[in-house]
Amino acid sequence: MNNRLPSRIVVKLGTSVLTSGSPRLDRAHMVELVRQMARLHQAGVEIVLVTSGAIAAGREHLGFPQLADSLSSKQMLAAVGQSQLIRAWETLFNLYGLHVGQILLTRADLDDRERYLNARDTLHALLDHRVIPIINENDAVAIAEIKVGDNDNLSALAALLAEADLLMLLTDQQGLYDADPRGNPDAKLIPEVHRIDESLRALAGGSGTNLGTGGMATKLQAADVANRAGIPAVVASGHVEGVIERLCAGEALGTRFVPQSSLLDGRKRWILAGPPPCGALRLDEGAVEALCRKGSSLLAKGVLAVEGEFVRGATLVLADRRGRPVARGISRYGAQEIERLMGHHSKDIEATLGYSHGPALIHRNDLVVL
Ligand SMILES: Nc1ncnc2c1ncn2[C@@H]1O[C@H](COP(=O)(O)OP(=O)(O)O)[C@@H](O)[C@H]1O
Ligand SMILES: N[C@@H](CCC(=O)OP(=O)(O)O)C(=O)O
Repeated sequence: MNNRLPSRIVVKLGTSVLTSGSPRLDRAHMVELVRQMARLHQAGVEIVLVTSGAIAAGREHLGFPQLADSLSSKQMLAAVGQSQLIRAWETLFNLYGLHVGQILLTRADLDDRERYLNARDTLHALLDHRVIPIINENDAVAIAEIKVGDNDNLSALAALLAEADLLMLLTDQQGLYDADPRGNPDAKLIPEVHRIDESLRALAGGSGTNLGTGGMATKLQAADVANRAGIPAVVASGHVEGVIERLCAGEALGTRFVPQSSLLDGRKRWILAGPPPCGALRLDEGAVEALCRKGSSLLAKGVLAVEGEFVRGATLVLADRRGRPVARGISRYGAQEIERLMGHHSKDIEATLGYSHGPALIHRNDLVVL
C-alpha cells in the first residue's frame, strides 16, 4: 500500500452500483459513496464523478411505465431521470457541505478541439472552486452517431479532460475475471493488468443486465484509453466497504490497469480522447521504427497504402504492414494528396502537388504512439 493520496480522481459509478441490482436508485448506498468521497475531498483529493443511472431513475420516477424499446422512450426517461439523479447527488453532497456542478456531454463536445477545451475549462473551473463536477452523457438529446455510447468510455475521456491521476470504474463485480462470473462460477479475478491486448479483450463480455451498457468490454476500452494517456485505472466493486477510500490509499482491490507510458501533454490527450479516426495509413518497417522508437514525424516515404476518404486535419490510425495499429495522428494532407505523395521523398511534395503543407504528413506533435 502507498500512503500518498492521488490529487485528482475520476470515480465512475455504473447503474449496477447505483441500483444495487434493483430497478430503483439505492439512495442508502449512494449516501455511503458520498460519505467516502466527502472524506477524501476533505483530505485534499479532487473528485470528478461520472454517474450512470439516469434512465433507471427516470423509469423509477415515472412508476415503471410500459414503453416501446425506442430511442425516444430512452431519451424521455433520461430527461426525467437526469434531473432526479442530479437532485439526489446534490442533496447528498450538500449534507457534507459540498456543492455539485452538472456537465452533460456527447461525443460531439469532444471531437472539436475548441469545444473540448471549453469542456476542459469548465471542469477545471469547478475543481478550482472546490465544486464536485458530476458528468453523464447528454442522453436526452444525443443520438447514436454523436454519442460516446457508454459511461465507461465517457469516464476515461473525463479522466483525460480532468488530467486525473486515477480512474476508478466501480461496478457490480469485484473486477475483471478470466470469464464472465455471471455464467462461470469458477472464474478467477485478474488482480493486475500491464497490457490490454486481444487475448484480454476476448475475456471481457457485455453487460449481464438490461440496465448496464457495455459490460466489461467497455471497461477495458476505458482502462486502455486512460492507460495510453498515462493514467492508471482500476475496476472494482462499488459495494465493497470503503472501496473509494481504500483504492485511493493504494489497497489491492479489484483489477488494476497499470499504464506503460507517462502522462501525455494536452494536445496529445485530445488526439486520444477526441475525434474518431476517419482513415488509416499502412506504414513500412522504417516508418514504424521512426515513429515508435525515435519519436519522429511521419514522412511520405514510409507510407505503403492509404485507407478511407479524408481531408487535411483528419485523425488517422497508423498501422504497420500487417494492419496492426501503432499510432494515431492528425494528418496535414488529405487522402488524395497522400495517394500521390506516398513513397516519395519530402522534398518532392511541392513539385508533385504544386504546394506544400510542410515536409511531414503527420508532425510528431500531432502523433500519439499506441
Ligand atoms: N470477464 C468479466 N469479468 C467481470 N465481469 C464481466 C466479464 N465479462 C462480462 N462481465 C459482465 O460485466 C458486468 C458489469 O458491466 P455492466 O453491467 O455494464 O455494469 P455497470 O452498470 O457497472 O457499467 C458484470 O455484471 C458481468 O456480468
Ligand atoms: N447514460 C446512461 C448510462 C449509460 C451507461 O454506460 O450505463 P452503465 O453501463 O450502467 O455505466 C444513464 O445515465 O442511464
